[in-house]
Amino acid sequence: MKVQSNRETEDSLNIEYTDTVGQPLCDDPKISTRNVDVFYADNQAIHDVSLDIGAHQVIALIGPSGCGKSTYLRTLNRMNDTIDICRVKGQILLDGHDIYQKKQDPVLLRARVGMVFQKPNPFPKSIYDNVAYGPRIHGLTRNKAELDDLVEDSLIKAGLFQEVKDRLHAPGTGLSGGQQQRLCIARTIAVQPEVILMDEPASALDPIATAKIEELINELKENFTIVIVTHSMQQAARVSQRTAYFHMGRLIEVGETDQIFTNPSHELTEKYITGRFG
Ligand SMILES: Nc1ncnc2c1ncn2[C@@H]1O[C@H](COP(=O)(O)OP(=O)(O)OP(=O)(O)O)[C@@H](O)[C@H]1O
Repeated sequence: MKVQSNRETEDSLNIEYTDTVGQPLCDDPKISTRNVDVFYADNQAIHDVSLDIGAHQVIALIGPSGCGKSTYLRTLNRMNDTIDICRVKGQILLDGHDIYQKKQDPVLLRARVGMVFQKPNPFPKSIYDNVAYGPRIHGLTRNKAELDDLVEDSLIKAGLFQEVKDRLHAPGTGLSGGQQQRLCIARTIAVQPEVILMDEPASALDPIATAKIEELINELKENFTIVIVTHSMQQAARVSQRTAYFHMGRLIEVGETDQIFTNPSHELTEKYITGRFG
């Protein structure tokens, strides 16, 4: 498939933007996006992005504030559908199937492609009910014993079970910020997604809670494909295998994380990672 070319001058830095450099495509894509444009009314926030998300990998999306990382992330499970003025063009395939086709139910899509947000947002329910919520809605278990097992297993995978096993019926909102975020990850995992989208999942957390989330991301990639938006380059370097650098709505460079941080090919990437803007 053709990856289209764009040519224009990036005014503020006087650097020419050409095609995405690096390796935007991969051999074993879980999600393939091609020529994606996103508009908020007349304002184009994403320009012609073509990128593959490899299966069982963590890919980090980085770039200056407002460059479109969250907007692009939200195209992957149609979260942008909830914004009236937002329009998405181009092709987004999950396991080769177009997620924007009419017959695709967005609720079922979001069970396959789950999302964890910047601020932990547990429901005002018990720890148990937070995790059981999705499986109940989607009818994933046949009885209470199966649901109990699924809740326990999800809390174990989210690295939270030991801390909450004696108070499963206490409110989720009573946990610390880091615990609440792991509860939200458990809630996402409970519906057995294939992909987890994380939009700055640790930005509201202290360094210890952040380290736990990063450890968890490393473990989760065995079973899930993960796309993470982060403002922290250290975090991107610690958790991801691939990194994609966005600038003013365009995908500038994609590559192995080590290469992006030690030997970027594009001048814009280099300027960002050396802290000259952002
Ligand atoms: N709901 C919205 N309505 C209108 N415009 C929006 C909306 N969300 C984002 N935008 C615009 O789209 C562009 C990209 O924003 P986006 O939040 O995707 O960038 P970002 O790289 O994730 O930024 P940040 O790092 O600050 O979170 C910005 O110009 C922003 O103002």
